[in-house]
Amino acid sequence: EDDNVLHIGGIFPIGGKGGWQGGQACEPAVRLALEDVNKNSVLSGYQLKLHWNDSECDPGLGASVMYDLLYNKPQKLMLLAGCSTVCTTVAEAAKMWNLVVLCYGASSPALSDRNRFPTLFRTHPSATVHSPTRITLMKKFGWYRIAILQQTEEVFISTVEDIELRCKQNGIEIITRQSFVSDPADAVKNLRRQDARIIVGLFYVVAARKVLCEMYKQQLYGKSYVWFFIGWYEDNWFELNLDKEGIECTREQMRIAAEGHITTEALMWNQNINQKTVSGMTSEDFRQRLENVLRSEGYAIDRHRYPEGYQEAPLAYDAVWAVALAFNKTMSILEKQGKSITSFNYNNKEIADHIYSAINSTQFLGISGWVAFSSQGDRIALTQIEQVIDGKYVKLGYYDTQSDNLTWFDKERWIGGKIPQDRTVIRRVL
Ligand SMILES: CC1(C)CO[C@@H](CC(=O)O)CN1
Repeated sequence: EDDNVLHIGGIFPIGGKGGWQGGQACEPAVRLALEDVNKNSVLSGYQLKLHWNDSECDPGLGASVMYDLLYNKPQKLMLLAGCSTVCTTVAEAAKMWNLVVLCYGASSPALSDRNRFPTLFRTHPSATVHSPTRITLMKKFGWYRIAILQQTEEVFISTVEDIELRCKQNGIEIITRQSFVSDPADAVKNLRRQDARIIVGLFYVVAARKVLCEMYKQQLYGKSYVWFFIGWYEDNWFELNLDKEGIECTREQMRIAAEGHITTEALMWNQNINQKTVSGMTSEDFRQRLENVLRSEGYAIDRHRYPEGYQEAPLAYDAVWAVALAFNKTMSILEKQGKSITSFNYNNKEIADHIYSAINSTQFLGISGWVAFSSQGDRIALTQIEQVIDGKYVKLGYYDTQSDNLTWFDKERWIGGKIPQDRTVIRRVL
């Protein structure tokens, strides 16, 4: 067995239909990172080698890929994984092999649980990273009476629980919480009945198109309403697939309903595009290299045919750097004790603990921005706020949860020319 190689396992969602096939761009990004880490000999004399397979974002298949990786030589030192469902399964089992699991594509808030997932870290922020941003905006514009409309999916259910907790802490009243499985008509009707004006919407993009058309039909849009949508849908999502998905509104009606809505999303690409990161590349350098690799694999990038996971590719690239920097730290600590990381085995909790604490304290400037982990292994990330103005997304600002700092560009526009109110205001005629 070649003894100057450190082996890691990888589980990527490539094929299949359900969930997120983000491995399509994230596996190539990991390949670039391995190239860079080994070229820069970050592991001083050792090479990092990846053994991986496709989970199709299916937890069962992900589990069998994990067992194949663990029951076949060479022994792996940690696991990379994507998709919330696969990370849940892999991270819950991995502790039995004393393996750290680093998830580059898992947004579920349920994963922030050190009891269930004692060795899990993620470079992908939890969906709860939007919550403090939404609360900050509500307080900025004086909205203390809000409503929630959500799809009944696990990730949105746990996100709503986080929003409820933070609203309570900030004196913001949630007047109603409506949910739907696939048809939002009744839920939207209930919003109107409760005179909801400020609404946080949590659903996947297909459901979002149904909600938007329902908003148009029931006239829950325009100058008296503010909708918060999730910001990681594709840019012109509200004009796409209308026939294919049986949306009964025209593009023009969808555009009218969408005008003015606000989105929040976690930043996954370092915004300072001239800033050199730990690899020596800027995020634009990385974009060029990744797009070249994707072109060579047949994606028509120049015709905007991107693979899934393109947005999250920096998270996968940075995950490999986090592993390499943590292994480097672990190796120097072990050497001082006359030990070697290569003597790690699945029963060796001592070395596993060294790897865990090394990752836990790893911080660096990556392609996705500053990489650091919370005590629950969550990615600490900035969020970006946008608003649809004249049918196009305009950047309104950024929010840093850690420092509670809102960078605001004063670009927001209100259809009625003034900030919408969170309730009907009865003017007392004296
Ligand atoms: C922003 C998004 C699309 C959220 O889901 C992640 C996948 C998952 O959580 O399973 C990938 N990134």
